[in-house]
Amino acid sequence: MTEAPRTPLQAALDGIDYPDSDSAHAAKVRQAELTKPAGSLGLLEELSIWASSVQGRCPPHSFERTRVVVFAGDHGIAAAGVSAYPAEVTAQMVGNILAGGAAVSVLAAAADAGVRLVDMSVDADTSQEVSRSDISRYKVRRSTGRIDTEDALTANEAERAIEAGIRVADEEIDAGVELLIAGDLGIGNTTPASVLVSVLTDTEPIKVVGRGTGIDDAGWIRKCAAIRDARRRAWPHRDDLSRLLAIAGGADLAAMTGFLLQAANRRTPVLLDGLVVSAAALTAQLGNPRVVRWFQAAHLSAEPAHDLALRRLGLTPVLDLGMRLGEGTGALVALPILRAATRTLAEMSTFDEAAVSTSVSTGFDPA
Ligand SMILES: Cc1cc2ncn([C@H]3O[C@H](COP(=O)(O)O)[C@@H](O)[C@H]3O)c2cc1C
Ligand SMILES: O=C(O)c1cccnc1
Repeated sequence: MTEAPRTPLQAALDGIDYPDSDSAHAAKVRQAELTKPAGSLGLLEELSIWASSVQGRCPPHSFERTRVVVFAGDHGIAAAGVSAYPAEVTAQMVGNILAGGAAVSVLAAAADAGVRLVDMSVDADTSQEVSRSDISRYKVRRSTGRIDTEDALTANEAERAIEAGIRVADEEIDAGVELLIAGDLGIGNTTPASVLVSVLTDTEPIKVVGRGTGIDDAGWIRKCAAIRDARRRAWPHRDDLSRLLAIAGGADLAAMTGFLLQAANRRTPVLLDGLVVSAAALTAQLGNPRVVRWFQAAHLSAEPAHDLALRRLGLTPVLDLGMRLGEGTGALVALPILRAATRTLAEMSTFDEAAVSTSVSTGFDPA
């Protein structure tokens, strides 16, 4: 009997390996030889070691070719009054990103990173938007099911969304990208993201509920109820990545999960953004725990579920700026710090090269 062909998701899950430990070791050795007191570059030293391991080379490149892929999607749960903004804002913000006026546009320009927008489930026809690439190519449907009472996606839609994320990662990596950032855009998306975190960290709903775009107390109570109900529907499927994304995620979260898994499968590092992307990272971790070794957490979002997600992922965020926006913005602010880490490791002189004396390891003699 011939076996069924592996799906792209299965191939990604099976293919994920660890980053290169020899390069990590070489980076540690080189850090000790550079003209500075041992350990004095703090977290930059750890970031440089991670960069070496994921690039498989020491010294590492400085991630000049970085791309943000913003996965946009509407969410049926927005109708439950869980956001401070109306659902039309998603499509309006798509236009704003394409016009270069969004926070992600400005921060990407400042950090010299490219931006790509992918419409997975925006509740409007984005194929009409003026854009250099066809942002609607991977669209799975308009909006999603209301996750408190129905599934976000059918099984087939979830599979197509995951595979879209895998293909987007392939396209970016084939074009020569060195570092990927995933961003999110979609009114209501902190609700499914919080449900995924609640299920995958086994945390009671009330502890994951945040203010998102800035909901008031009445909205917060509605959001609690929505998360509680969606969590109850998702809980029996907590070991099944695709089912979870179909029941309580959405097309954008499913695409992000495929994107993150395929990046790791193709040995391409990812700088994680806030809650929404980290919820996809947790879902990816469910599929293969090794995937996390290819991720670096950029920042800690003000959303309470983000801290829970990062703890479960075992990642320490570089920044804590009280940001709560998504779009990949937190990752873009951390990018120059990651580059600072790689450049100090690559370009500083060693004690030998600069003829600087190394530390005095034996006792100080005042005589
Ligand atoms: C103008 C505007 C721009 C945004 N850019 C990202 N988000 C972020 O906020 C939304 C999620 O929060 P919630 O779950 O409370 O709706 C998503 O659109 C997310 O991408 C924005 C939100 C707004 C209003
Ligand atoms: O942390 C995030 O990703 C986030 C927080 C609030 C709104 N949108 C996204």
